[in-house]
Amino acid sequence: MTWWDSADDDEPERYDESDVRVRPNPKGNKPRTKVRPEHADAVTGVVLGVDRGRYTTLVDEGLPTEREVLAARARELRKRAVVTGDRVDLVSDTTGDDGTLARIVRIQPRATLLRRSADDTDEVERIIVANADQLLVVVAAANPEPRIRLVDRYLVAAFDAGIEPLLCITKTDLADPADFLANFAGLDLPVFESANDEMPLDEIGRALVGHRTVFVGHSGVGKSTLVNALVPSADRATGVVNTVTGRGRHTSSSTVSLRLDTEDGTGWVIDTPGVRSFGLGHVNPDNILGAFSDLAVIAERCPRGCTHLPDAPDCALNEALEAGELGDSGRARLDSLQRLLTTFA
Ligand SMILES: Nc1nc2c(ncn2[C@@H]2O[C@H](COP(=O)(O)OP(=O)(O)OP(=O)(O)O)[C@@H](O)[C@H]2O)c(=O)[nH]1
Ligand SMILES: [Zn+2]
Repeated sequence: MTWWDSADDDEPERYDESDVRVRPNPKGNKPRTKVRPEHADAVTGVVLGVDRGRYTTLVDEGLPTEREVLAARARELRKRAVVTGDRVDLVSDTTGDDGTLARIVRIQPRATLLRRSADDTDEVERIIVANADQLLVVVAAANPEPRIRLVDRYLVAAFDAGIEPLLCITKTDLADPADFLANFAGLDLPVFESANDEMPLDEIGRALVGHRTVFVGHSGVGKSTLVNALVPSADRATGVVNTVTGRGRHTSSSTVSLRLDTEDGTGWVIDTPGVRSFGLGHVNPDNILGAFSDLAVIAERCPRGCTHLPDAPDCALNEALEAGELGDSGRARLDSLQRLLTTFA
């Protein structure tokens, strides 16, 4: 299934990475890295953003020699997607001086990747962000109304990619989020509540330090407002369309990395304005179960190929629940797991 089809987006998809395509790799997610010893003098940079075939990379992060280096993709990488968050090897002019252009000759192995993949029959897979380790899902308590299934889909994408999800519920000045949040009580999901004049910026900031966190959320939930408050230099387009010019909204639609500086250290906010969904076409159920480590241990006793759904015969999880072995939160946790397992089934 493709989950953006079933999501009730009323706007066309907006992407800046339309040229980002890779061939499906039958060996799994990790693309092979071609060893080219002739580029032994290459320097490593992290891709901060992509704009029309030009990659802004950061070299020597945190060092006195830190610099942004603009680069293009070497011909031999033409078929390989280079995306925000990629660690790449750069050659030729890597000074970062005005008017210079470096060449990306290698993509280093990725720790994680978020894909906007299509369904199983689709040959095209779009990678959106590489090497993120957290996904902050932004959802509004009202206006727009929060939807459980939508958050579930983000959670599944995160768990499948091995990325820790976080949840920020905005606009709590408009509605009490308690009922909505109760649906996620069975998860180890850090939750931040944010209201117009009470944004928990310190608390969120602490959770972001030392991490690369992708921000996702559907239009209007207040994601840009949050990003701007966290990273005042970000200048992400927010709010209401200027009725005269039609501008003032969606002025930037490409994925960008923003450095968050706090007293406790730095972190990276990766904002994905045009990306409101991730493909669930290739989700591995074991990755979802693995995010529930307490339940995964019990599920080792399940029959081979067990779906762990409520009607699964001899499922050790359902049996443990009935025997009262899952503790007070067991019902909610198993419900959450089963709900997520049906999200992409
Ligand atoms: N009442 C209330 N309004 C908020 C809050 N946060 C953001 N808003 C408003 O919600 C509207 C949408 O906020 P944005 O930050 O532009 O939302 P977005 O998620 O970035 O949306 P797109 O730009 O469409 O991707 C703006 O008018 C904000 O002022 C909040 O906590 N409470
Ligand atoms: Zn089972």
